[in-house]
Amino acid sequence: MKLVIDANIPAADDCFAHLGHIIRLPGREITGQDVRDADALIVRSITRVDEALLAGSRVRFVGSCTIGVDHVDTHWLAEQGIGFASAPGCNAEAVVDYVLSSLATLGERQEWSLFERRIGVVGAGNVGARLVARLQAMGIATQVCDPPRAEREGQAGFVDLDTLIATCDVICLHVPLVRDGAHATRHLLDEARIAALSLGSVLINAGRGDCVDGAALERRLGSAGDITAVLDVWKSEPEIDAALRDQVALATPHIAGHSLDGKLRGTFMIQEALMAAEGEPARLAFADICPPPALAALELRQALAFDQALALCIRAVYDVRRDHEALARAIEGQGMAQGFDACRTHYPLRREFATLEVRLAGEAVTLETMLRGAGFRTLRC
Ligand SMILES: NC(=O)C1=CN([C@@H]2O[C@H](COP(=O)(O)OP(=O)(O)OC[C@H]3O[C@@H](n4cnc5c(N)ncnc54)[C@H](O)[C@@H]3O)[C@@H](O)[C@H]2O)C=CC1
Ligand SMILES: O=C(O)C(=O)[C@H](O)COP(=O)(O)O
Repeated sequence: MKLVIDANIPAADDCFAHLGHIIRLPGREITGQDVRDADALIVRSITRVDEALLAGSRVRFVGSCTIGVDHVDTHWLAEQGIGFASAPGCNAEAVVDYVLSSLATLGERQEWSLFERRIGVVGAGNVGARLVARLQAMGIATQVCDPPRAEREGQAGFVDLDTLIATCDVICLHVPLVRDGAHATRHLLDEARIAALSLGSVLINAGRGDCVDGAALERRLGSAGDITAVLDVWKSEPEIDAALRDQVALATPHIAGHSLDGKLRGTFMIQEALMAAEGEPARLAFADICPPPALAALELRQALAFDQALALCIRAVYDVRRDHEALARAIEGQGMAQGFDACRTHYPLRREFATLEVRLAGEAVTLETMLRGAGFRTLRC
C-alpha cells in the first residue's frame, strides 16, 4: 500500500509504517500527481480534498486528522466509494484550553474577573459542550446557542443567537463552517450581529474564519474600539487580513487545537479507521504514542484569588500570549503567508491542562473545585 501523508502529522510512522510505503509532503503542496498511484491519503485541514485532487487516482481511503471537514468534499468521496474518516473531538480539549488561556489573559489586561462574566457559547458540539461543562464546573454563568441540537433535543437549555449576543459579554464561536442550508454558519456573525455586541464584550472565534464577517469586525474594532476580539481562525489562511490582525487583541495562526495530545489523538483515530477499513486488528494503544508530560505537577502553597490561581496554572501548561507574539514576529520577519504557516509547522510542544496535577496545601476546597472544573487534576497535600 502507498500512503501519502501530510508532513506535519506526528507519529505517522508509528501509526502507518506497517501498512506500506509512506510519502510525506507539505499539506498545501499535495497535488493530483502526488496521489495518482497512492492507496490512502492522510491530511490535516489545509489540503483541499475533492474531485480536482483525486479524479483518476487509485486512492481508496482518505483520512483527515482533524475535527473540521470543510476542506473535504465528502459527497464526492461517497459517490466514488472512497472511504473517509475524520477525527471528531480529537483536539477539542486543546481548543477549550485556548479559550481559557485567552480569557485569563484578557481578564488580567482589562482588569475584570472571569468569574463575573457571562459566557455565550455558539455551537455546543465536541468543543463547545466541553467548554460549557468546564465553565459551569468553575461556577461561571453560561448561555448556549445550538439550533440543530435544540431542534433535536428541545429548546430547554438553549437560546437563540440574538438573545445570546444581547445577554452575554463573552461570545465564543465553535461552529463548523457550513456554506448553505437551514443552519448555514458562513458570516453567522454578520454586520448586524457584530454591531449588536455590547460595549466591553469579547468575541473569540476558534471555529472557522468565514463564520465571522471579517470586514465588519474590522470596522467595529477600528471605529468604536469598544469590543475585544480574539481570533485563531481567519478568512483566506494563510494570507490573512493584515488590517484585521492589527485590531485583534490576541491573533493566533489556527493553532487553538494544536496540543501534542490533540494531534496524536487525531493520528491515532485515523489509524484506527484505516485499520478497520483494511479489516486489520488494532495493534497500537494511544499510550504507545503519547509521551508523559515534562511538567507533571505544580504545588500551590499560598491562598491565591481564583483569577490569579487560575492564570498561574493555565500558564504553566499553555500561555496563548506566546502564540500571539510568535505570529507577530514571524509575520514581521517572513511576511504574512509564510510567517503564518511557519508558526504552524514549527509549533512548540504544548500539552493539555489535564496533564498537570495541581497540588494544594490546606483546606482550599473551593479553589480545588474551581481548578478541577477548569480541567486540571488536583491533589490535596
Ligand atoms: N481552531 C482550531 O484549531 C480548531 C477549530 N475547530 C473548528 O471548530 C468546529 C467545531 O468543532 P466541534 O465542536 O468538534 O464540532 P462538532 O461537529 O462536534 O460540533 C459543532 C456544533 O455546532 C452546532 N451548530 C451547527 N450549526 C450551527 C449554527 N448555525 N448555530 C449554532 N450552532 C450550530 C452543531 O449542532 C454542533 O453541535 C469544527 O468544525 C472546526 O471547524 C475544531 C478544532 C480545532
Ligand atoms: O481539527 C480541526 O478542525 C482544526 O482546525 C485543527 O486543529 C487545525 O487543523 P490543522 O492545523 O491540524 O490542519
